[in-house]
Amino acid sequence: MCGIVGFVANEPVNQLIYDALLLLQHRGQDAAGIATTNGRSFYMHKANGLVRDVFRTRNMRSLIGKAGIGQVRYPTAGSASSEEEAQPFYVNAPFGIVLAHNGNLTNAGVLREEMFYRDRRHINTSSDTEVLLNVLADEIQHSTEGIALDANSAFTALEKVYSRLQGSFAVVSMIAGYGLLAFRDANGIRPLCIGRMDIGQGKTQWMVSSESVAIEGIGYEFVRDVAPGEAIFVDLDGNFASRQIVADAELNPCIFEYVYLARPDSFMDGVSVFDVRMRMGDYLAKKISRETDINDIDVVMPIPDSSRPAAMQVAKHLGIEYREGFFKNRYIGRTFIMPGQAVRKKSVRQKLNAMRVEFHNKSVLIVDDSIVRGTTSYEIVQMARMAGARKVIFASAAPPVCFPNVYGIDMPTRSELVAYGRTHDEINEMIGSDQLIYQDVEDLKQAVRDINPIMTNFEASCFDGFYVTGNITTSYLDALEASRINPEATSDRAGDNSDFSRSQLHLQLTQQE
Ligand SMILES: O=P(O)(O)OC[C@H]1O[C@H](OP(=O)(O)OP(=O)(O)O)[C@H](O)[C@@H]1O
Ligand SMILES: NC(=O)CC[C@H](N)C(=O)O
Ligand SMILES: [Mg+2]
Repeated sequence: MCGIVGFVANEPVNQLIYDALLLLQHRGQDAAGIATTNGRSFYMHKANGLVRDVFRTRNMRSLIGKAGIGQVRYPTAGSASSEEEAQPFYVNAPFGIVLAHNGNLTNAGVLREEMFYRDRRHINTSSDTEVLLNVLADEIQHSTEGIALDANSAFTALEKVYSRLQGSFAVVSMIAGYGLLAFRDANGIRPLCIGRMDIGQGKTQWMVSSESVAIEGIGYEFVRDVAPGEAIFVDLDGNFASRQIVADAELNPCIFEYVYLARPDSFMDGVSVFDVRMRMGDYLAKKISRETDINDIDVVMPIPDSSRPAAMQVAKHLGIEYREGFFKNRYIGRTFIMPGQAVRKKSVRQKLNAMRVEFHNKSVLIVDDSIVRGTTSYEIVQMARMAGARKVIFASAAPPVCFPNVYGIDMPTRSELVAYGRTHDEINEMIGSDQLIYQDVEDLKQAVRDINPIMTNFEASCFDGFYVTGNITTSYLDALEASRINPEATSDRAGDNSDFSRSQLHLQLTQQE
């Protein structure tokens, strides 16, 4: 996941984009970038780091113009430390386009080669987003040959773009001199929504954002979610157009957004994230009372921040006191989205501290929203014991994470997942708890459906192993894993979901020429 925003306004957008990115910071802590336009030129600044560290006053002053896009990055492709892979990306032809992306292309390898051998375009980084931008540029180039660009020709180009891209993508892009083009993949895996502000005399300022919290936070009005397979185009005068590009698109949103990724005060596809997390707590409480002697639990404790709504509901239903036994250092970010296991492990200890008075001689039921690598849960159980807990029961409001994610969450290797290939008892032993309780997959899905019954299907592959784009083979997962374990040896195959070899593709393309 990453956070993306785009604006077409009647006032300078540099501060608006900055403020929106701050509200989306929880979606990406590695890099941040803003590109603005005054109609003709782009002005861009991007670097590794948090929003407040990347943009100094001098950078903000240089971001001129009344339209622009921004991104906070949590990398899934390429290298976390490479500043070149921070977003937005830029191409100078056709017209000049900047683009930011949330998601992950699962056929980036093949597209990269198509770019080189067929479209004669050079991709300079290992980012799938640079590939995506060049596919878009190539198709806009073809769809506007001999005609001016407008919403129609942009949407026509997108028909081709959708047929070429596989995986997940929520995208904001800005075409120099024309306007904002934003679109969401045909499964709606990653979120994207629209906001507006009416400024009188029939004029409207428009905004698109990964999450509604950024729209509300800067004082715009939430309009609606972008539908799966839909695109919107807002020209530089603020004229809004939209088109359903993929006729048979179907909503399969990433369920992990509700579990952990999104802010609880956001609404996604008509569903309050906070309500879902509370509902997850309702179901988890039922499971806990079936599997545990609740009379032997003294307190229920959340692991700050994301598990609080679920833990509160667990405590309420079980009739057990809710206590905050872990104090959180507010200056440490989210540990799960930090790059590298060593930094994640160290940061859990820096981020959370157990207060002895809350643990001494108590049987504690600790609730977290999810257990992925087990980094947090292992450290937390140790801390609880050192603080004097008599018994530690660990409950996860999400089911075991057993399968890699290929759609924008950086967990591509099976071996890093604590639940992969282990029995329930083995996971309990790894974490060090006295008892471990997981949510059931169906209860998690039902938690979202309870809030909005039209939400029938989900992208829940990390829990159920079903990949909604339907083209994720074992060999793809093996290659992805190998590329992560040994990036140097496999870099030009990373993100390639095809059985094509480089020479086969080259041959096929040269035969077509
Ligand atoms: O099993 P793990 O690999 O440790 O991952 C799971 C943990 O990571 C997340 O917390 P994080 O600190 O990222 O953010 P939060 O403050 O929103 O809970 C999540 O809420 C779990 O606590
Ligand atoms: N998490 C994401 O959405 C990442 C976007 C893109 N794949 C990148 O690596 O920059
Ligand atoms: Mg957490």
